[in-house]
Amino acid sequence: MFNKIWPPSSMNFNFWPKNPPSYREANEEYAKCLRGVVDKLLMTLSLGLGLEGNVLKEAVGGDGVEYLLKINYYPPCPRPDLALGVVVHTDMSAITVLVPNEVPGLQVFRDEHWFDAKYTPNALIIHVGDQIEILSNGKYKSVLHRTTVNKEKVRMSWPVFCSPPGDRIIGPLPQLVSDDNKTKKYKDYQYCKINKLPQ
Ligand SMILES: O=C(O)CCC(=O)C(=O)O
Ligand SMILES: [Fe+2]
Repeated sequence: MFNKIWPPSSMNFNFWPKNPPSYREANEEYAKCLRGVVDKLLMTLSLGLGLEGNVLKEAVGGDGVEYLLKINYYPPCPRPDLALGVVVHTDMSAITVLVPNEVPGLQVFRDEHWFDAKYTPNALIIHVGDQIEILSNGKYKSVLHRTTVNKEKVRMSWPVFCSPPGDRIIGPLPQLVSDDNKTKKYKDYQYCKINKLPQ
């Protein structure tokens, strides 16, 4: 059992600034649309494992899936060759849905190389996160990524991390494994990841 470090008890997730009003409205609308997108993604990923379409959604908590919006702001950097915006990592979520502005910067690692994620107007960037890698028993890999910074331009991105509720126990789907497996509450996984402890 781990001490609870996240979220801090002072943090109220129900707080949402009143101003600017259009920002709140846009986010509420976006959140509604996002649910449909995430449901479809989870269904497609389930089918890709040869399972019923609802399996992954149920495994990550059904309608209890939590959506956390983060706003990244990367100011111009005089020495982009010496700095990163976000260090190399995988997302601990199940799935991340990200909208960037038009300034490139996201890079993904594959076959021993870093690739620039091309900016495509109106496209969503989807990351498979750690929880889908675990549930799929490694059939889907959580994507290793990082961001670079730009000498002249501000880069921004709006990732939404879609994660199981903290008390949800996550392990390889029983349909995919024959023996007893390592399972863990999502909040304990978060604790280990944030504190760089072995899982
Ligand atoms: O800014 C980006 O494109 C990616 C940000 C990111 O990886 C993160 O916030 O976890
Ligand atoms: Fe990330």
